Amino acid sequence: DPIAPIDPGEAEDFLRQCYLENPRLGPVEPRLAIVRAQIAATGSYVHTTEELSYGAKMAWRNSSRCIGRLYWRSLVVLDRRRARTADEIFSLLVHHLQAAGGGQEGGKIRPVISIFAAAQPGQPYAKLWNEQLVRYAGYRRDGDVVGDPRQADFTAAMEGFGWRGKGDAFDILPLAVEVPGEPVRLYELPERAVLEVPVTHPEFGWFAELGLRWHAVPAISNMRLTIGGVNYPLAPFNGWYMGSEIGARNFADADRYNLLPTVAERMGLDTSSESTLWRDRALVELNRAVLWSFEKAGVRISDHHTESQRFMSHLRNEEKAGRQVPADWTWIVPPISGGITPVFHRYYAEMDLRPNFYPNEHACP
Ligand code: HEM
Ligand SMILES: N=C(Nc1cccc(CNC[C@@H]2CCCN2)c1)c1cccs1
Repeated sequence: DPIAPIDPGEAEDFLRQCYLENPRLGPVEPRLAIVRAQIAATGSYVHTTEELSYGAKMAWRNSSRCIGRLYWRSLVVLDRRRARTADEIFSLLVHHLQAAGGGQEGGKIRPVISIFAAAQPGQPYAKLWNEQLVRYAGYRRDGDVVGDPRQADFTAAMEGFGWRGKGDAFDILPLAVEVPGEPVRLYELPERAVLEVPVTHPEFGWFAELGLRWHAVPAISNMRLTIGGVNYPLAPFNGWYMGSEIGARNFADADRYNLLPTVAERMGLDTSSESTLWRDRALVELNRAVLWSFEKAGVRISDHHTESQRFMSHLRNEEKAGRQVPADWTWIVPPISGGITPVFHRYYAEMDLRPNFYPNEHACP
């Protein structure tokens, strides 16, 4: 857990590997001596800018559930370890979304991580209660939910703090920033920082009447980055979406926007029997709509075939580099058309390598 003292063995393993992969950093021994002394004196140590940057890239490379790892070297690392106040943290999160290409003129999305202060052993640390920087509210209204059911509890908590949304299906939730010794602060994201795409269909004119939209930048804010025994509990990271995440999960899951029956109905499909495969036909059209709409809006997105092929290239690259790729088949295989992607037809080494990302211990209320 992030408030345990640093494990010197974990620090040494990381530093040896980091300096081995980056000869330009010079010999590791002198650095190891300094770090051992720092840990002995203070119970922790401070990463150099290069160690922080490369450690974050290694954490992405070690993320066994991630299909998008081919470009792990291109991660843009924003060192935000000096930020202390809730206002500073909020404005840097807004800057993150703009740097990621999520601003209004955006669309060219790039992978960015913002790394805030490390957790000091035994000390409380700043945290964000949101699971992603951009999420839609879920309003419980006598039995039903308007918006994202997955956010219903969080939305109720925000309303408990006095937040009021418009009550629509795509209201963007506030950021809830908690710094030690202070009550949680809620912040509305400025529109300039949140790029959204209206979802329509290349052939079905009626699709626009569903009033669907989705935000451009997926930015995970509830995972802890650990590098060489040092924990960074606030280290939001973004990439671009793989279309199936929106089309086959966020819009399709029965406990999310649950749109398959609606789309099938509007398509005039026979929903009286499973064997008409009406779910599958509606699912494909929903996913075509997402990909087509993002591409039409000039917002970077990738389909599950392309991402699968890229992951196969990543496997080849890592093989050449003499490294095994940790991978979790149940997350790597896309939620639509698994068997017609190459990632389906093989086994993977399941390993828990460090540096890495882990779910934050603090379960947000
Ligand atoms: C650049 C484009 C990227 C794409 C297309 C991509 C794609 C994905 C997808 C589809 C998932 C599964 C998500 C789900 O099913 O809910 C995933 C998981 C994950 N990705 Fe990536 N990713 C990208 C970049 C990144 C970056 C930049 C990082 C971190 C620096 C990252 C770290 C992770 C982690 C830690 C998980 C597992 C999350 C969990 O266990 O809950 N990915 N990725
Ligand atoms: N494309 C992305 N998708 C992604 C990556 C990691 C985690 C998540 C969210 N996973 C949790 C959801 C909610 C239930 C099942 N999946 C999405 C990225 C997000 C951040 C960088 S890439």
